[in-house]
Amino acid sequence: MLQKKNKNKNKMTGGEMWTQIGSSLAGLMFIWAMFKQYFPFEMEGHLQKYTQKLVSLFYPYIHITFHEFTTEGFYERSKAYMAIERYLSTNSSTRAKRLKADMVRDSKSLVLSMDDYEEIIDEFKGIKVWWASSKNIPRSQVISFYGDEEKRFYMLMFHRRHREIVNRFYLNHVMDEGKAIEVKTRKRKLYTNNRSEQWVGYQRTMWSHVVFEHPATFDTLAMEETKKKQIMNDLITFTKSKDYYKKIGKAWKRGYLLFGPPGTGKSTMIAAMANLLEYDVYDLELTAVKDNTELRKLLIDTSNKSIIVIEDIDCSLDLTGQRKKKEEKDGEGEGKDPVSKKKNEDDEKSKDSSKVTLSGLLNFIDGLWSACGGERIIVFTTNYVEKLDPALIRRGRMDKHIELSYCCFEAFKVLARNYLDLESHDLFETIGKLLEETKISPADVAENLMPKSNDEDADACLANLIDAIEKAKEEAKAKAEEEEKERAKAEEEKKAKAEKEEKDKEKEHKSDEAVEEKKTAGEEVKENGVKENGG
Ligand SMILES: Nc1ncnc2c1ncn2[C@@H]1O[C@H](COP(=O)(O)OP(=O)(O)OP(=O)(O)O)[C@@H](O)[C@H]1O
Ligand SMILES: [Mg+2]
Repeated sequence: MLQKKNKNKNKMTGGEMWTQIGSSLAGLMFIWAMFKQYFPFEMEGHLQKYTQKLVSLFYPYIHITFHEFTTEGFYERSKAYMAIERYLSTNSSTRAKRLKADMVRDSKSLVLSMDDYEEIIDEFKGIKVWWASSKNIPRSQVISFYGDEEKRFYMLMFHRRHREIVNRFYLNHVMDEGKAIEVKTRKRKLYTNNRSEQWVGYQRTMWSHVVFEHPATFDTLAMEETKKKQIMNDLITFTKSKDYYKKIGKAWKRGYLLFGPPGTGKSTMIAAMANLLEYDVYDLELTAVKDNTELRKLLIDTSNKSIIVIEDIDCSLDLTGQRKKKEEKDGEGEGKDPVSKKKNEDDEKSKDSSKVTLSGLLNFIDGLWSACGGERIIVFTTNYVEKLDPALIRRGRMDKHIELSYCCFEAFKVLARNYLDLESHDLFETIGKLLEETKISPADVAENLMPKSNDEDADACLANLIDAIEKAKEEAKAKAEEEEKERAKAEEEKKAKAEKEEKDKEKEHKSDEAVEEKKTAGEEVKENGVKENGG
């Protein structure tokens, strides 16, 4: 617990007195830091050396400094500094009197943090520590390439008898809390894989990203309530099971297979999952991955607390190429919308360059490398679950199989609430009955529920929906009849063919018999002739 420094000097115990002295000395040190820039350099060197020697004689406090920028390598903000900043900002914003507000990159809102030369006391497991923010002001007037040359730092001060607790527990606590706050307040990202490595600033990356702003949530997702609750519980249990996964010796990841016809909410569910867990999303385009090595690199480049998505797994992998060719020959997939068709064509073009194999993908999901990092969810989506290799979707790889199906009455009610703010209506019963008899996707239902002009009220939208379901019912009926006809025709053709074959066989058999008979008769005549001649 943090609190602003208490300046009550009455009734001091020995410990408190030391605390007070320590705090005052710390204050002096900061004042020193502020003013030393005005001393000539040589004089400062001497002064500092002697004062530090003197102070360390009877000064029981330890200082740790956390600089804003790391000195080694690249000009990058230190992760520790940022974690402390978040930790102190959240804990101090209600207590510290002087705060500064900043728009930090990738953050959802303004970040408030302690202003320079501000001091705060934190308590942890019954011990007190002091945090202070400060900065070194440069003496030279050289204009830096990086702009602001003031070097900010946080200083942590604590009594040396607490060294153990601070080193072993407190610092980890600050880092974990700080990172957790960052995850909560940051803007989440939607990544996609590049065809080749790219450099962003000084960093090599195989993923490029945009801010993830999909509004879908489990509240707006249309599906049976019990199923929805079960999935949400599964996800939340997963996020809280770090120790459990460790105990059972399993990598902390979970695979979900979402399958079902187009427009039933597979992609929407992924967005809802990401929003529920506040995870980033990595949308992996397998056809753009050169080979298994690159696939592994991509995996290593993903962060924790993320969902890795491979959409339409049945048509995005080279190893299903054979199946795909067969599928095309069969004329399947022609019903797919133009967008998917275009995607298929693109996939076809890029297939030559992608050498990802089934075993590569299996290792990606469940191999040794998949255990690096943790808290990852892998989601596959497909319209044709039966086409997937059983090894790919076995439990352990795809732990939970979720079927998203056509719109049921319960799902419709969610959509009616979302789109029309309706909890009930006279037409609901009719719609319920129609939905029992007809297969219509939630996407189609949603489209009909959306008002197309200002004049369209809920009644009109529901009437539109009824028309659409009836139309779909008619179409399905006509299609079924057509299919039945085709089936009957095919059956008849098969039968006719079989009969013809039977007849042909019979004919052949008869002609064979005739030949045989002729042959036998000929031989008999010959034999008789010989006998007659010989006799
Ligand atoms: N279960 C659902 N709940 C809420 N909205 C849905 C649902 N299913 C579909 N929709 C609506 O329909 C649109 C298409 O849904 P979505 O993209 O999630 O389907 P999909 O199952 O991923 O389809 P595909 O197999 O073609 O990729 C979404 O924008 C969403 O508005
Ligand atoms: Mg989809």
